[in-house]
Amino acid sequence: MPTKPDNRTEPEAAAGADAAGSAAQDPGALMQIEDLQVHFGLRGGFLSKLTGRGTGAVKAVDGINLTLRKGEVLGLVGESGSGKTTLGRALLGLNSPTGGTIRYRGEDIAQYGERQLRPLRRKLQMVFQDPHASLNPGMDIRTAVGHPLRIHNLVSDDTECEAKVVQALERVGLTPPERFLSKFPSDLSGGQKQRAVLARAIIAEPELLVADEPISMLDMSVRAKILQLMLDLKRDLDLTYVYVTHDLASAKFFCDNIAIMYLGRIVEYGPTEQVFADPKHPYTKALLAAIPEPDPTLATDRELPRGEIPDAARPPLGCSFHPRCPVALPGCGWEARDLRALLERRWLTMPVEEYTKEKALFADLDQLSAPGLTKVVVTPGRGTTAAKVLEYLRNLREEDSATEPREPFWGGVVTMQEEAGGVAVQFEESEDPRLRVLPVGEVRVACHLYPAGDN
Ligand SMILES: Nc1ncnc2c1ncn2[C@@H]1O[C@H](COP(=O)(O)OP(=O)(O)OP(=O)(O)O)[C@@H](O)[C@H]1O
Repeated sequence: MPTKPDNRTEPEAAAGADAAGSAAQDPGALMQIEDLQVHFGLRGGFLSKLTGRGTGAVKAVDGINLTLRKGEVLGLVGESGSGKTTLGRALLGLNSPTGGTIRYRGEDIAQYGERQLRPLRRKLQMVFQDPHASLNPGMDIRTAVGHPLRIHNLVSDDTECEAKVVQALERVGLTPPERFLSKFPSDLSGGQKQRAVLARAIIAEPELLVADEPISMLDMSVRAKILQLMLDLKRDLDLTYVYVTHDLASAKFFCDNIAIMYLGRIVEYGPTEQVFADPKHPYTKALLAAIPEPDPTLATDRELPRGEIPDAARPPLGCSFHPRCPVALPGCGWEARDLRALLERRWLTMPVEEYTKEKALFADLDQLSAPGLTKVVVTPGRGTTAAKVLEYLRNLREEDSATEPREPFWGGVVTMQEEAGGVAVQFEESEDPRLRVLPVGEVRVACHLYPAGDN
């Protein structure tokens, strides 16, 4: 039977030096996250309800286990839509988890309401991507940077507030600070604005800072300086960072540990150096291969994941990455939707007449569209027979094994035979890969290529 999505660490992994997924209290941990889920309900309109699309839930974060150590810089890396921002926001109580726990200072804050979160907010800060949007254009820097001190009642008067603002501006390199106090955001460059945002983020002496693409909207010339400033602040103020990015190059420079995310799950986790030196998960390999290669002869297209990141409301069966994975195994979660995708990929490259002829063999491709179908009976199109459809599919398999020997789809097809007037296609049963500790090194990977006890 296909199993429900399950991204928990192997129990045997959790028993050891566990950076991702132990329920035990870890004295070096700032936060321990267990089986965290953030699902967004989809209401959908009349039409979407009728078709079954657009209803259900987007599993933006789907069973994450993570331990964030004091003083660590953890990178959350992945393509757009992988759930990085949602996870980062959930850690700060800005997105409400639908399941799981977030243990901070001995308390599970996952289900805290606004009133319970308020006293924690000063300790848990966020830096957003767009410094222009983060600062109120009508508020001078003195007021903007001092704002957290006032809302958390951390100062007794204006003089004390201004002294702290001056100190924070100095720390972030907006010097001499007096020159910036009465300026408005529009008077500052992008880099200066992000420095002001950082001053505001650190002024209330936080412990954790979630920085969501903090440099991506800045000029190239200032990006490295802002990251260096953040590292200096971390060292001086004893901060812990979660760095959300799709930019692997900056993550390599900035992060101690890295969590590669795909469709709401962590597929690989480990010390940045180890992940970069020897990526394990095919998705991590693909991401690293996609970093522009100075020598074009070394770039290989086949390693890049084909297609788009799937819809998080209807994730693929088994390993979510399997439809894009060049080395997927028969048990990775093949299903009827993959047959449809294979046919459509083929037809896209064909002359119209051939495409029309082939498509007419199938009565209704929508019967291949429901998630999780490990057996489907394909109905022949009008005027054709099950025998012809079966012959077509068998030829396709042969053709692919000759021309596309690395196409993993057919490995997941167990049988194709005539049944009930159609062609029954049966797929291999699958399991969700769990995040496993590898025997060598500290990397954890959720991939069937690395079964337990095998490296
Ligand atoms: N408030 C929301 N309501 C419904 N769906 C949401 C909401 N916020 C995020 N999502 C969905 O959750 C999934 C994860 O989104 P998220 O922004 O966390 O990903 P991301 O990896 O940070 O992407 P990006 O780099 O584009 O910000 C996406 O499918 C997104 O459309």
